[in-house]
Formats: sequence, structure tokens, C-alpha cells
Amino acid sequence: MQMQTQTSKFSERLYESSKMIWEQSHRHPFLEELKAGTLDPAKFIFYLKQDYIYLIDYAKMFAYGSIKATDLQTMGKFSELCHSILNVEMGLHRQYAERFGVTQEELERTEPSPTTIAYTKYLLDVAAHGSLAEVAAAVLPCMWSYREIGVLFAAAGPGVMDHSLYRDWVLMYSSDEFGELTDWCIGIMDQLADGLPEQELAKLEQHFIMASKLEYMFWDMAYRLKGWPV
Ligand SMILES: Cc1ncc(C[n+]2csc(CCO)c2C)c(N)n1
Repeated sequence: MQMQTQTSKFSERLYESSKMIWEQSHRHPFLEELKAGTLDPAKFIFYLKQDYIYLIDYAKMFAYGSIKATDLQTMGKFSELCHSILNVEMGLHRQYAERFGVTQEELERTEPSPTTIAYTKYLLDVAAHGSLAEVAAAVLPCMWSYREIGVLFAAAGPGVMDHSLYRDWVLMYSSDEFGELTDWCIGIMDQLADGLPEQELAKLEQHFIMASKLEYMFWDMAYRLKGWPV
């Protein structure tokens, strides 16, 4: 009898490692209320401002990805992702801010909250000291969990999709363009993990779990409008 070798993707292991954390994010009141279209706009603005400065550092992660890439195709794709954050995603944030009467200067002057600092500095530390595979593992929950949220919300029917403000947010994260970028990141993660020893794989998994927890904390921070205590 011929033996069949069971090959499972590393990204599936990552997904399993953080499934429970993602489920807790999906059940968080910030996302429950956003989905229902009942979220207090003050909480959304708080999120938007923190997210804007988060994205500045997050875009740098992809710039690091470009630097650490060893082939032109990967280098180009990371630079495309960096461009997409700075122009598409942050562009939407700028439009939103305008609708809420918040200027671009005000967005840029946002004081980062402790949670935003924890998340961005963690990411940048991985980028400064880690391999390209570590960069991929640390950035992946951000993209993948938002795709999941976007697609779930877009299919959820009334509520957020009838909301004049929150609808565009869902449309962006459920778009095919974002879906393709996420799929590319999942694919590169699997390629980079291929053949690595268990010790390295465990390190990648830790980054993925940590970033997933920080994603949860980001929703929680916005819901509680949590800045500095002093
Ligand atoms: C805290 C936080 N986590 C994830 C995202 C979503 N996101 C950030 S960059 C990117 C990919 C390309 O633009 C996606 C999907 C966010 N906005 N804020």
C-alpha cells in the first residue's frame, strides 16, 4: 500500500493557534455594535485616530518586508502593500475624518495610546531584529482578521450595510482587492515557513498569537476610549 503524506499548511496551524482570540474579537461589543450599525460615533472616531497612526508604523513593516526580500517579485509586492496602506486605507481614514470634522493635521497629531504603542512597537521590534518570515507572521493577523471581519459583516445584511458611515469601512475590508492582498500574504507565509525547524516555526506562531491578542486589545481600547490614565 502506498503511504500518503499528509501535508498541511503552516498558515492553517497559525489560524488554529489564534482562532479563539479572533472569536473573542468578533464577539467584542465594538464589533457587535459596528455590525448592528449602533456603534457610538465617538468610539469610531477614537478608533480611527489611533488606527491612523497605527497604520503609519504598520506601513513601515511592509517597507521592512521589501528590504528583507530576496527576490524582486516579493520586494515589489511588499512595496505595493506599503503603497496601498498609505494611499487606499489611510485615504479612507482621511475621508472619514473629514466627515466627522477632524482635519488631516489633527489625525497626524493623535497621541498614541498605550495599546497603540504596544502593538506598533512590538511589530517594529520584530522587523528590526527578525527574519522576513517573522515579519510576515507578525503582520498577518492584521490583514487576515480584517478580511474575515469584512466578509462576515458584508454578508450580515442590514445593520452596518445600511449605515451611511460604517458601510464604506466594510466595503473596503471585504473587497476583492484586499482579499487578494491577504491571500498573497498567507501564501508568502507558507513559502517562508517551508522547511524551517520547529523552533523557528514556534517563534513565528508566537508572533502571530501576540499580534492577534493586540488586535483584540485595539478593539477594546477604542470601545473604552482608553488613552493614558494620567
Ligand atoms: C489595528 C488594525 N489592524 C488591522 C487593520 C487592517 N489593515 C491594516 S493594513 C491592511 C492591509 C493593506 O492595507 C489591513 C487590512 C487596521 N486598519 N488596523
